[in-house]
Amino acid sequence: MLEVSQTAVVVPLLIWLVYSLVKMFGETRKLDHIPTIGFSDPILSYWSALQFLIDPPGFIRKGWETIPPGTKYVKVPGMSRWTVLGTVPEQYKEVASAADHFLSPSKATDEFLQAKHTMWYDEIGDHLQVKPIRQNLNRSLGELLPLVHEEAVLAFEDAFPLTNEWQSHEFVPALLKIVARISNRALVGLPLCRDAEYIDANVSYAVEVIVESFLLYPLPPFLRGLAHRLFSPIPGRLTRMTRWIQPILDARREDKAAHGSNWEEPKDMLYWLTQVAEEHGRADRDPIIRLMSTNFGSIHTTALTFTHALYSLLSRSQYIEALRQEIDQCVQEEGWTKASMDRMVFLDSFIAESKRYDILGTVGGMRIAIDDCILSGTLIPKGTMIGANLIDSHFSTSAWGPDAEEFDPYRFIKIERETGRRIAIVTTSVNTLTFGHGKHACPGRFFAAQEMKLMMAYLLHHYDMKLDNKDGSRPKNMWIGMGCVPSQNARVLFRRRE
Ligand code: HEM
Repeated sequence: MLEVSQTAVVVPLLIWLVYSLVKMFGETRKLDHIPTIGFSDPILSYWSALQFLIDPPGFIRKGWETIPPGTKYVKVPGMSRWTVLGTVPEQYKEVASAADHFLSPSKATDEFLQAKHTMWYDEIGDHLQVKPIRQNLNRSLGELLPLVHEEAVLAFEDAFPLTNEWQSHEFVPALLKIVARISNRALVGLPLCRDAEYIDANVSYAVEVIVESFLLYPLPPFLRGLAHRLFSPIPGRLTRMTRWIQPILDARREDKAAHGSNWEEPKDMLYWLTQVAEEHGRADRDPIIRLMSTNFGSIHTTALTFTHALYSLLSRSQYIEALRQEIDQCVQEEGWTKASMDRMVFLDSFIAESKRYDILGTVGGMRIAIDDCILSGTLIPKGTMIGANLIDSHFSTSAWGPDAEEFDPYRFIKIERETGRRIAIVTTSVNTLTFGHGKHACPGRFFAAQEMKLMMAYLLHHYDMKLDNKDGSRPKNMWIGMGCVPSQNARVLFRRRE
């Protein structure tokens, strides 16, 4: 007889197997007309899905060589569904510009992150938080920069104290806290952005979302809500967040009532989210969960993108001197200001190249078809997951030239000099998809880019750094599913700049 603990593993596995098989058989029939990368048969497709899981870039690169000429879309296998991808980067234009009621990004996020359960998507799936990011946060970048810089000074000094001797630090865990703290200077302001428990809670919430989505995803939809209610730490996380945020909202209301028209409006995301909630007649829970979702969307994305760039720089240390010259000159002439950051064009080109070269995953810009629709003459049936192949986009020789597989930090400076076309960290196109592309391209990318430039400039201006390994080579990336993250436990050596 099965023990209780065995039952706890075997029963969900059986449910998952039956559910996935039924789903795969149904989907396979509907997508029969779309050529496959790997095996098309629903059972054998699991073998291909496994190969995709073991070596995502290898599977995609090899598969792309087998595509019949003239094909517009192909499907790639997953463990519980197919994903349809355009065969050339340009194909993504029609996906990115499709109306949400045909191809929905929210539905895709909901499926990937189980956002209905983990991020209250029934309440905030309308994405009302995009407006204050575009209209308030992005327009305040100049004013916010000195505050964010002030926070960066303190956060870096706490994490990597300036010493004359080399000190080794595990980089990613320290960086996550730094990014959370300096981002929150703009999201909630002082003093909460310096509360270590609040910072840890935001970093942990993001991990909880990812872990829970992995666990819920394989379950049939009717079991997900139950599993979430029984086991999830996320409702408790919201209760704790409310204890931090509610007193701020209450104090602001009292302050406003006391000072009337002389009241100075706060300049942070929390305040702008509160205004959105008031406009739409929503209770205080609304800005609190939108703030949690903004933190989720900002911290790990920025930290991972920045870590890729730093590892790429430290393993190619020949570029440090040129970057420092640019940074030192800009800081000397303009101080730590937005104008100074904007003048750092080599730094911009370096991070933009790392963003192109060090991809965060094989596929991106995902949408789910809400109804049957036709793209370039191909029927995309209702319920299909569709997106872009980032490898094809970011390493396209027709877009980037014969050296597309090389890391060239001067790439975007050369392109501008030769063609007049400026491609910056924030530029999106079908060949630069880290921030997505089209009407749902990341609205926070201007803030993220400024923050990454500030952090890199600050580190290079104040510290000597090198990778803490035998030969100074780049720590190996980790592939988790279709996502690619830089090494999470690599160590970096820091000392005061000589
Ligand atoms: C390097 C850091 C970041 C990366 C790599 C990143 C990446 C992305 C990507 C790939 C998307 C989806 C685009 C699509 O589906 O077409 C997205 C959407 C979004 N991001 Fe970011 N992001 C970053 C930072 C931020 C920050 C700092 C914020 C907030 C301040 C933010 C807020 C959002 C929001 C609200 C959306 C949804 C947009 C919509 O639905 O229209 N992101 N981001």
